[in-house]
Amino acid sequence: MTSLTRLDLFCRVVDNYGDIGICWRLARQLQREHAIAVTLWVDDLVSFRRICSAVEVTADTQLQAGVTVRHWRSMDGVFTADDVADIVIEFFAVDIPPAYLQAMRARAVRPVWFNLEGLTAEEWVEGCHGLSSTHPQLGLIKHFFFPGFTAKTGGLLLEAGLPQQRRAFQADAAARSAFLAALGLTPDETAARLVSLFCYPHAPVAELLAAWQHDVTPTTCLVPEGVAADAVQAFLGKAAVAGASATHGALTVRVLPFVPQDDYDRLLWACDLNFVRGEDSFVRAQWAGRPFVWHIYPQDEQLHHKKLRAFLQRYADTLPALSELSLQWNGAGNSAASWPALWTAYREQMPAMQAQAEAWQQQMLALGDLAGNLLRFAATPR
Ligand SMILES: Cc1cn([C@H]2C[C@H](O)[C@@H](COP(=O)(O)OP(=O)(O)O[C@H]3O[C@@H](C)[C@H](O)[C@@H](O)[C@H]3O)O2)c(=O)[nH]c1=O
Repeated sequence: MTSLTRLDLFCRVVDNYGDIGICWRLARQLQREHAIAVTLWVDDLVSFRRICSAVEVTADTQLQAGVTVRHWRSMDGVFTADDVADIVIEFFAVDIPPAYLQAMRARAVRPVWFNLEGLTAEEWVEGCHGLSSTHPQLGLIKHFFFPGFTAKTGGLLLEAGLPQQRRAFQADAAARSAFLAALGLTPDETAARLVSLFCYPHAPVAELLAAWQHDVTPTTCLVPEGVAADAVQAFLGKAAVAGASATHGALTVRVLPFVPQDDYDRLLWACDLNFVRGEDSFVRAQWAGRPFVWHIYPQDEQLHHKKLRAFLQRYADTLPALSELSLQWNGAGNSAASWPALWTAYREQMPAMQAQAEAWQQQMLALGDLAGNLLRFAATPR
């Protein structure tokens, strides 16, 4: 598309897997679909390996899926103008090494420099997306790029062909069964209402499991190892390690290993309902075209409750049972309803949830994809 052929992406893992999850997804897509030579600088290879098992945790430099991965060990380092890429992205406002910044300045043609921000449905992002600021000492210009849910934002990460792959998988009962069998599910577990559960430790998981246990319909709940460990262990009556499962009443809980990112997509596609969290799994659930419930990453001063409400306003305006359950799930509700009542109300609206999942996906597709939008922005003369 342009003469912008090299890109450096700087990622710090603050906690969990979302930081590296998003950067890894973006890096692969830029390389695969846009033939950009991407270097991903990441400070935590152990977390990276959890979502990409081929990662060598001791390597300074390695090639993974066509992306050069550099272990970002410190803020020191020696960089020349030739080391600097055409596009430089700092993810979530990380500070990049001072010597790299100096090298950016020394470059004959300055790189296009982005701060890639976190996803929020709040309205203010529309006014901030694409704004720039000038580095006070170095005179370098940095652009603020916001993912989002409207045409005035950068859109969502989405790989080419994903909606088609998703539809083909969901239309292929044999592929679904084979995928689930490979994860250890029995045919009975596969035939039940299938739910994936990915959340932070403070979610009221025990209450939700109890509601499913006493439900009229059999449910199989799939939980990645290490997630909601206390509630899952209490339900299982044994260690919540991958492969463990137990059935009480109408509910079977099965612990899954953490799977590679592409398999996690298939898991979301295979389930009837997905509980997701943070940013990346939240977006993947939207591309799965299935009902989902979001556990938002907690922030100081309950800032996350504001963000949750902003999203629910856009997504669940006509789905009160989803709003109510979501607010309670996130500790933001004031409903007097019990968990069985919240669940029953939700369950009764499942057809409407399913219709909204599809309609929302069409709405999001119209925004283009974040990687393409970012490259177009970078290539626009200004
Ligand atoms: C459960 C599972 C997830 N994953 C991937 C999907 C995602 O890329 C990643 C999980 O990332 P998330 O869904 O974003 O949730 P998360 O909670 O792991 O990540 C984050 O949330 C952000 C908002 C914060 O900024 C981060 O600091 C971080 O906490 O792990 C797998 O690859 N396999 C799995 O089995």
